[in-house]
Amino acid sequence: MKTSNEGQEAASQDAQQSHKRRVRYKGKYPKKFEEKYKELQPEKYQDTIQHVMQKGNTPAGMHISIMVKEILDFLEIKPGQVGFDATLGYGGHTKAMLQCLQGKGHVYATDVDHEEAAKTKKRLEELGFGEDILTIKLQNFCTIDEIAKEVGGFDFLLADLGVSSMQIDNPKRGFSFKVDGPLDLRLNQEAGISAAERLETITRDELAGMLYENSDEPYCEELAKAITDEIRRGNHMDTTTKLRQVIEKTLDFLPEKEKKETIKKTCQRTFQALRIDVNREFEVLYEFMEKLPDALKPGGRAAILTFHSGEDKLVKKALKAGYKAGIYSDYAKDVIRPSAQECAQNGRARSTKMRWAIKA
Ligand SMILES: C[S@@+](CC[C@H](N)C(=O)[O-])C[C@H]1O[C@@H](n2cnc3c(N)ncnc32)[C@H](O)[C@@H]1O
Repeated sequence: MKTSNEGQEAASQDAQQSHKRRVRYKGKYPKKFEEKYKELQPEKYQDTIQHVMQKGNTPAGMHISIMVKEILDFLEIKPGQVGFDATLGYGGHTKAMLQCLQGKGHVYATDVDHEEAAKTKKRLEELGFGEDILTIKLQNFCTIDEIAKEVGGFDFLLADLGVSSMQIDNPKRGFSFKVDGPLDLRLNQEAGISAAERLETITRDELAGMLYENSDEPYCEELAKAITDEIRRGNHMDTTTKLRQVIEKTLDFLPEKEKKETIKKTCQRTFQALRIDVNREFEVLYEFMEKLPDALKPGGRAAILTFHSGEDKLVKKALKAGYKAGIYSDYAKDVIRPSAQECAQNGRARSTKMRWAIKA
């Protein structure tokens, strides 16, 4: 039997003999997004997920549904009813609505994100929500009229606008200025053009207008000039990092104490403006709001969550006009906001505004 010292010496000699060449250091952490986050394998790393959520963050590959209680309280879903979830995403709201049906009735859901919708379909199927009670359609929610016609209208409806956490967190999608990735920003990567392609042909004036109209960007003129100048010089804005760097350079004149925060907010607004543009979000929402009344059955209830002032204004105006015209028997005169507790637990809930209406 070897003593512990002898053991260490032998191990050291073995190491010297076998360690002729240093193996290239691959890095302590996995490099790819899929390898990086344990949260992407929820069945394996439940503790990690709980830990991330306790800190008020969203685990990678997941989306924490917002204002679930407020939505369910308003929708008053009863077994046997037919509902529409315009924005399937991770399926959290869909699941909560399905549970209210207690096995009787049906939910139709749309999403344009083929990749995430496939994962959500599988996840919900595994929870017992198969095609007998849930139909997922890979189409834009502005086609609500076609679905409503097919199924005879809806008793309840939810639209939780914008992007999911899975989309924001995935660098391949280009939604976040915090990680390097292609400047894509499409919800449906199988249709339309990416933000990078859009910037290739946009004029300076149009870009300034886009940044102002879609995000109230105070530095829209300066940014539009800087971005279009860079592209003209051959520096194509094809990655999130390149766009962020131009924003940083443009705002370099700001006083040191406000620079960091202003750059962060400007990046958020610029990416948001581009996302709204490439996905035609205002046009699509306008069309949806126009078609909404006819898609609801008499007494049908609709709840809509928005995440920036442009969306909220559009929803508010449409609901108010519908109420005045007698199409809705009632609507939310004031927005409903998530509780302070929910905002503390989920930072992404902070900008949420909920509005609702009941069909006459
Ligand atoms: C905020 S997430 C929804 C999260 C979902 N309520 C949940 O609980 O997991 C928004 C989703 O709507 C989808 N979406 C956005 N605009 C859409 C549109 N016009 N038509 C269909 N889906 C859309 C996005 O791809 C994204 O998956």
